[in-house]
Amino acid sequence: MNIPDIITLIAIMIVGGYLLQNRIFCQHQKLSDIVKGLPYRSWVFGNIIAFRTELDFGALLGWHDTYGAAYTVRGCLGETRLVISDPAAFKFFFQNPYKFSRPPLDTLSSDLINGSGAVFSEIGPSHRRLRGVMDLAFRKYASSFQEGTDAVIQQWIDQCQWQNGRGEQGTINVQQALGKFALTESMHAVLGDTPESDSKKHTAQKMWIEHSSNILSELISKPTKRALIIERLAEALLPKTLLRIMLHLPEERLKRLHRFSKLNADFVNEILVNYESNQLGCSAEDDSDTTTSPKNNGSSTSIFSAMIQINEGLSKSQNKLTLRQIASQVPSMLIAGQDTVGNSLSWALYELASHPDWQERVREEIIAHARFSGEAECPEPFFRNEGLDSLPCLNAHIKETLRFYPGVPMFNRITLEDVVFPLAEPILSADGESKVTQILVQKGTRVHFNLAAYNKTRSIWGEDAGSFNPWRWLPTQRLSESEQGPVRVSTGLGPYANLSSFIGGARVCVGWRLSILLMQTFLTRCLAKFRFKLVENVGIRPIVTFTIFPALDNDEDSPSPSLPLGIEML
Ligand code: HEM
Repeated sequence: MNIPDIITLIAIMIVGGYLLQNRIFCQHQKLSDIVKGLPYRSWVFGNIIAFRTELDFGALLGWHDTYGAAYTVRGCLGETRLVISDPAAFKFFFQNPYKFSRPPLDTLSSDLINGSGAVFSEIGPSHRRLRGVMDLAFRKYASSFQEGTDAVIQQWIDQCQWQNGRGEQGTINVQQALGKFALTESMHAVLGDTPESDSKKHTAQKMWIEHSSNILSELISKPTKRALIIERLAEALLPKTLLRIMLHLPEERLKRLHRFSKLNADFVNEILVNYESNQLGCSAEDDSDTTTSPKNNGSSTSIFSAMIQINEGLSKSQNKLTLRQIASQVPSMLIAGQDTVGNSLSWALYELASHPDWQERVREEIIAHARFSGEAECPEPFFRNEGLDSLPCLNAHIKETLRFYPGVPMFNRITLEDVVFPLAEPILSADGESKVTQILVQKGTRVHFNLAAYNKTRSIWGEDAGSFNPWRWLPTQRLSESEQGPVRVSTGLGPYANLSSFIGGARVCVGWRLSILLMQTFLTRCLAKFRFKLVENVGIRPIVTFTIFPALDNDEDSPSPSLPLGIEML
């Protein structure tokens, strides 16, 4: 018997046990009686193939238009899941985050990707304790990302010169450079340096960087059909200790997960070794390593060193984190910031290229407000970080990008107890007979929070919520009727611009301010140097994985992140 057969046999035996326990129908009957669901053909796979492995951005928004802000989808073997994008339900989740947990296998995979003890997997008091230190550290740390931006600009200038010998214009695939930029700059913020500054002491870090790009999309998003069934059965039947064993099944995806987990552990160990050697004063040959140098104890040269300082200042010893707990947050912060920021910047440039007049308007605003340094013939625009917030068009563009292409379009939870979601906008019941104003969801139900659809709620963003229109953020600056955006009704959701893109409450994205600063810095400097254009006959479409990345329209089978744009030097 070969390995796939053994797996299938085990699966069949588990199905038998599962059916015997009669847990398939009883748990979720009520939910699908109340809330309308997507039609499905197969009881075995329900809607899960369309929903999990072939998820299409258009469909994700289209289902919301058809079924409203709450509907059900079928998982494997009759499982019923709730998909929700209602503002009141979101608020309920933000206010009660610990009534939910990540699905067990997601948590275990996340432990492998982010390292165990990472903030993603913690709940309740240990999560609160971690976040207390992390949030303060992010607030305390302020950096400029100008150097990193200029490195990308120089790279693009060089590429243009290489393409036509004059360096005035060219076609550049911006996607790759932006992902790398987001990682390098997050690393700079989190650790205070980049590995180039000391090659010997950053071997594990370099290996980690090489394998981390797009890791979440690759590992989480496209399971095989067999894996989907096994996951479903295992989650329904096995305790967490046994689930851990499942992660050792001989599957390529899982093998990659373990390889990455090993890289993570090496990376965290290296951070600790470097820190301790600095503490012992063994840093004679590596003065450049400012990450956690005792010399810098007074000021926070990185989020990591800020976390250490804040932790040391905590009065009660039981609230303190260990050094390993702090170091263990580093990989997760870098993973969380990499594709989200990189893709958001890609979409920001794509939409600027798609709207040339608007692009000129944003550029004029930047030039008008920038201070200039450098050579008289070739001045460099620069802004202090505070100045970046006073550029209405630039910030409208960033908000609209994050609204339209939220870095995490949907996230999943399982209810840890029965919960009742209130609805701001009543939905029609499954039988079409009545209005539903709240939904009872039983313990153990999987809920998909559809951020992409919330961000397109018409009652908040108006009838044109489905179009990219940055003018909606500038009600007092409209130029003409045709550019008018709807007036937004604030429901106060999320930390930034009433968007759900960074979620909200206790689990709000810890890096949201950093992300905005990164985007503001990159776009101001880049737009002062380049004009971006769409490339003729090259179509771009959004691909939904755990994030949304741009891919070539004709890249059908296994689309990979790609965004070629025309670049003209100014
Ligand atoms: C445009 C950029 C970004 C977007 C749209 C974004 C979005 C999100 C979202 C939606 C979550 C919640 C996920 C969930 O609970 O399932 C989250 C969590 C998180 N994000 Fe971000 N993020 C961005 C950038 C960053 C950056 C730059 C960092 C760090 C440098 C970061 C660090 C984190 C961490 C550590 C969490 C987990 C928080 C917790 O569970 O308490 N993110 N982010």
